[in-house]
Amino acid sequence: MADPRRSPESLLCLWPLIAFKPLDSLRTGEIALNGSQRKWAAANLGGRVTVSRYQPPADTASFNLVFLALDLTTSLTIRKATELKADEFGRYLKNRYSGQVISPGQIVSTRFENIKYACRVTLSIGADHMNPQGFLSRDTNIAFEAAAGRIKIVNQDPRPPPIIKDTIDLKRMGIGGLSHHIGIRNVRGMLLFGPPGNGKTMIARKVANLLNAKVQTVSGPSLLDPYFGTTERNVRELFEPIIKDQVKLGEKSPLHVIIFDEFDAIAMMDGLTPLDNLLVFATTNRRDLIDEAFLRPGRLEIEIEIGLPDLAARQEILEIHTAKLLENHYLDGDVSIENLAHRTDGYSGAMLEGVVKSAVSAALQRNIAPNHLVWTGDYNAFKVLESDFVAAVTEVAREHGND
Ligand SMILES: Nc1ncnc2c1ncn2[C@@H]1O[C@H](COP(=O)(O)OP(=O)(O)OP(=O)(O)O)[C@@H](O)[C@H]1O
Repeated sequence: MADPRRSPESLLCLWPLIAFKPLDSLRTGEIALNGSQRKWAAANLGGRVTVSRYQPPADTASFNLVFLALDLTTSLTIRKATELKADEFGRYLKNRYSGQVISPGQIVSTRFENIKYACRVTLSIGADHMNPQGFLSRDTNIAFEAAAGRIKIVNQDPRPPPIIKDTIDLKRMGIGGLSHHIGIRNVRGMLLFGPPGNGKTMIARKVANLLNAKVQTVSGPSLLDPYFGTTERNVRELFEPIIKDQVKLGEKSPLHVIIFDEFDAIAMMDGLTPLDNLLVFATTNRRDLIDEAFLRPGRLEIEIEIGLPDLAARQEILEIHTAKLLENHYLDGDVSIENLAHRTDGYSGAMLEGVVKSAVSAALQRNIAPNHLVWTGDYNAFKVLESDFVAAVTEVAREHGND
């Protein structure tokens, strides 16, 4: 089939796995895929694909997902805010899709109470497998997020995934299998590394939010202080409330997350206290500067590389950052996100966001009278043009010194 999907959020290389059933209207050798499936599989209508049968692990129980986070969007025709009962929708999804393999980054299109939802898998945690792909099961804890403002999610289970509540269990975070190999039970820390602007911090924040954790984001260099002793004090102060919670509340302590940005700046520092109620994310562009001592069990035992987005990931990132423009009909009909994704080879996620911002700013400039800071345009006619995007692509490259 097409290339394995790899997006910053899917974290691992995964083949698109799709469930099929026989259909009378199809001839031998034909398969039918809906729009989301074609996108996921990078396949075209009428195109040729190679399929092979997927064999799940024999121990199916260990292949069940314990947690699944879905980002929801609805079709753009819905004008009013829609209330979605998370408990009922969760039950419906389990009834319909139990036993199907779900993968990170996958989009499942489904209709519920007459509304078509696109459910994008942002986080999936398997029971006992290295791979975050797994079966949706009756016991999978599903959390919903709504990217578009028109879906109001109610009856959402406010509890964090049970997995994390009683200490952080590596296995249950979808990074299973490792416990046997390196003899650890709990994940205390993860190192996210890769070139700047590809979402390392964003992923850490998102995971922390999904876990209902108390989050502190600290930049490594800000902890360093030229005066002797103060760095240690800064670190102590960071850990103090977490230690207090652990001592006072034990297993009932809320989960704390510390995100250390630019961790390489403090990679020589000691004092990363492993605590049962703490998950540490460390991000760095310089993996080579991280002392191996930090990568021992109990510290940053999981390493994940977040690289530059490929074509499909660039398209997805551009779609995310232009979603509001599209929703408000501010994108000119000629704008092709696909074309932009092709033009932006080598751009980071942050650069792609910059392209969208720069294109909007150029379109706004057109509507402001020269020498007057006065809006002269018509909001209803306001459009960001393909030419704005094309100019923005060059401008962002110039800003980053790689034109
Ligand atoms: N995969 C992505 N999807 C959507 N937006 C993205 C993605 N990657 C980056 N961005 C955008 O770029 C911004 C910057 O990303 P972020 O700061 O998380 O990157 P980083 O890898 O931590 O970079 P740095 O190493 O410079 O700190 C994000 O807030 C987001 O708006």
